[in-house]
Amino acid sequence: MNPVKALENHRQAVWLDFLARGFVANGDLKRLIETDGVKGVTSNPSIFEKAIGSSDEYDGAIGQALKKGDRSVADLFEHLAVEDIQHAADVLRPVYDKSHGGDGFVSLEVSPYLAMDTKGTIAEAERLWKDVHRKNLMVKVPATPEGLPAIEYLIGEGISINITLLFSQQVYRQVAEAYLKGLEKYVAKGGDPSHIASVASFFVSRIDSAVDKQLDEKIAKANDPHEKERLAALKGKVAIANAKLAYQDYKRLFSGARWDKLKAKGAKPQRLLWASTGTKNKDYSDVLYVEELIGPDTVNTVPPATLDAFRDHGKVRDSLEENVDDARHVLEELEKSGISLDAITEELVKDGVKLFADAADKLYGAVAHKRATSLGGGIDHQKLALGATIGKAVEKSAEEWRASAKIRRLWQKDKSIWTGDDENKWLGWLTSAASADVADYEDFAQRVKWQNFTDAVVLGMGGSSLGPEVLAQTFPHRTGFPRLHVLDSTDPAQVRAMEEYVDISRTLFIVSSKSGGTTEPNVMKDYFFDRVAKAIGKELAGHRFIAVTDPGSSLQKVAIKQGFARIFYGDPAIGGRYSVLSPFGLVPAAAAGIDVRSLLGHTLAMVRSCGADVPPQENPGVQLGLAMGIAGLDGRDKVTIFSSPDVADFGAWAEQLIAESTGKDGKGLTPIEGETIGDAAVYGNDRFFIDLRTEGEHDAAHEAKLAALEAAGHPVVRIVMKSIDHIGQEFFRFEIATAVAGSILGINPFNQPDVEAAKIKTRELTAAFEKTGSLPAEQPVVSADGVDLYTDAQNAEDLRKAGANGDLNSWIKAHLSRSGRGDYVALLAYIERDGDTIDAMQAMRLKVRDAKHLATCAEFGPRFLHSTGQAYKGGPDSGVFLQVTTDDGHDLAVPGQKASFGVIKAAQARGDFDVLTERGRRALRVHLKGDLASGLAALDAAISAALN
Ligand SMILES: O=C(CO)[C@@H](O)[C@H](O)[C@H](O)[C@H](O)COP(=O)(O)O
Ligand SMILES: O=C[C@H](O)COP(=O)(O)O
Repeated sequence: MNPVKALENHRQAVWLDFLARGFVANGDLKRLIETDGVKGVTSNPSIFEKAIGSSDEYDGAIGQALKKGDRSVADLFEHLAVEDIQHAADVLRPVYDKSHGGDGFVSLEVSPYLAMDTKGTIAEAERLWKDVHRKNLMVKVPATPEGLPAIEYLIGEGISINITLLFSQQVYRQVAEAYLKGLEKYVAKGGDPSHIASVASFFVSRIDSAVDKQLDEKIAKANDPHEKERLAALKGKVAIANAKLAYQDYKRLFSGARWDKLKAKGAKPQRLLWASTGTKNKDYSDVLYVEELIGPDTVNTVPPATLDAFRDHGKVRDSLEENVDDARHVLEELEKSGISLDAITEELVKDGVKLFADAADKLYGAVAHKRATSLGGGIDHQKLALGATIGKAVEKSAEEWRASAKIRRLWQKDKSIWTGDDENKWLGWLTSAASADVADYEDFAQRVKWQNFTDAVVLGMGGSSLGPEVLAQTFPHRTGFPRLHVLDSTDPAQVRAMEEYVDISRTLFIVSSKSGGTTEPNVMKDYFFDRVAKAIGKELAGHRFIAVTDPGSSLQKVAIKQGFARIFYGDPAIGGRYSVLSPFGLVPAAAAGIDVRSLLGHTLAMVRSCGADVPPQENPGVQLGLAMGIAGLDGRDKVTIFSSPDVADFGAWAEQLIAESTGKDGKGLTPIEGETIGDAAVYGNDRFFIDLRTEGEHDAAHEAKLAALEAAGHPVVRIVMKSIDHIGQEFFRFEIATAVAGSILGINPFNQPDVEAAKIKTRELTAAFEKTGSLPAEQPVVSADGVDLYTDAQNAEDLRKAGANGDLNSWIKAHLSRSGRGDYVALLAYIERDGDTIDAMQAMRLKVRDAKHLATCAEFGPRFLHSTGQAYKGGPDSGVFLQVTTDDGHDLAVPGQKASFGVIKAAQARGDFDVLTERGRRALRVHLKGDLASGLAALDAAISAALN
């Protein structure tokens, strides 16, 4: 007789420790049921990893599933697993029916990530039970301390449970107790226990592997030949002895008055199931863990190779209750040898959880890869060319992130990923896209449309303006909707230019401020409210304003008082620079008629790609973040962003995110935005390049230059977006990347201490103005033709030593001569930002870059104060700052206060400069008197002269 089939005569059920789609589909499982009398199937994360991860058997099913709509990697896996389990359960159903529910089960394990989480295990087990929807399912729950209460609870709910990762007799007794208690609860509720089944999966071969290892070490150390022999005699014996004694416990636990009561109600005993029964040591028989554990009312789940071996040469006898005293003796002898089985089994549980988690990581990684392949252009493409050193370090770090579950912990808001400060309170952006109220945005968009506005102007700074600016500049104007603009300046000329550009009586103003207390949006609002009131009447003016702010802010109060048309509330768990996928970005988007549903739909594909269930190796956001962080630590801390014409403004948003998040505590990454691409020779070894473009914008000349940078050994990341409609994917990718880079750098990526410092200084200066009618006097270090130069005593002394004397050229030359390898030169101009001034600044920065091979920044104040300003003051001390201020020929009054726009801007520039110099930064201020264009030309000439 077939030895496998013969086990039936000994009342042992053979289950198969294997599952794969094709194996069930092509009838192999059915054949084993018929020929070998196989009565069940077990699965675990390793089994699914082999089935799904290491074959293309599931690719079609993945494609089919995704055709119905994208889903997360965990969902996708679960969908496949549930289908497989259902198919196997259906094939085994006749066995289940014939044995009246005694056999014919298929097991599906809860995620190993939940092994230490009772609530999570319960929720997942209940979900799987419902989704698989088969009576002959067993949900597998590990015998960890957190698993035990879940087991009791789930049994009490009438769910059949297979308890896995069980190694010790003591834990086995607890497992049986949990089962009994669960049954008692179920019966007490009036449930019929006859349909509940359970097995306790007692692991065998792994015990021998662990014990034998320790025995070998002791044998090697022992001098006495008898001792060597005694120890050697224990090898390959302990696992079986342990299992045999557990069986004795089983007999005791499932007999007697307590059990009889349950039995009378129809309860079935929880059978012991021998798991891990494939032989690991080639010196042992390949059927050892089957032959020695045959006994009534037990199960042995065997891998296919062991099944084949046993069919071929297995010997069947009632072995389980043979020599039980010898088994006790084996364990006593082991104890005497100083090897603790308790310690080993405890370790094996931890190890088992880890091994299954490792397998799940591998499996999820494979599913993530298949999902990405199947979605194709649905997810923007990212290619990292990092060079050998950084590339290897990123690989190593990714593995460390995987092994310590950091991406899952990040999504679980575990602040220990960063500095352990208050990072957990700032992670609302992870879920803001998924939880957006799309219908409300659509309704709002319709209302805006009906009002026939010509323009919509966002009044806000930094996190409240840069996202909307990207949307305004990336998406074309939608017919029927207002044109979207952003005003983020206190420069009088710039404010006036916006006023002149729009039709005040047909413009919607979106006042955006998370805190509600930021100076700029408040004075801009006061200014335009006054103008609108003058144009259409005070009572109606509020109808042209909406506010986006966090609940309870001062802006909320003002908006209510002034009768704003609507207030949208932000999430206080999202910092400004991470807020674009929340009302701060989505309200302006909706107002401009951008399809918010589609924007978020595309975004969510990237959210899923960067999910907690996507291991670092396959997770695009984590990959980018690790690369940025590691390159930064390696001295390549100038993150240089090239954005193609269609997404040209993206860099301005990304630079705030990167600079403000990472630049602090003397550490961080300095984003370099807006530099046109140059030849490899103009760059130092402090660069890290990110190139972003849409698929349709292939530019051969640009690509050739990028390739040259890569060939010269610079790390280059290329991101190709399917189209501008995918911009939300990039917002989210960069957010995750920045959070990850922050972890690598060891900073809190969600605060901005030095921005606050400059804001305080500015407030002090404007308060002084309100009191006295003038800003505190200041003395230039030099007044030359058309310019005044200012700096603090230390900088002045250093600059004089470096050759600065009575004219502009000498000061500029001295100042630039203080910059060296690894430094960056930043032009910080508090002037109107328009095409001409941008060009003038660009010309100057590129001269510096090309001559000195240094990274350069060209920023406009006060805009950059809410962006890169944080890194300039708080980041690495590698900046050389040239502040540019100017006389505001035509100042503009702010209604209701003494300080005009020009005064506020001057106070902001001084506040900024004071903090820079207080921090010991290399800073010089050039104040241009008279005509701005001539002043900029003079500065340009001075820079050229200095560089020659
Ligand atoms: O727990 C059950 C069955 O309930 C099994 O599927 C169990 O996971 C497997 O037997 C083991 O993981 C296999 O272990 P090993 O052969 O890799 O040591
Ligand atoms: O990036 C943030 C800016 O400092 C603006 O802050 P706010 O939105 O609170 O006005």
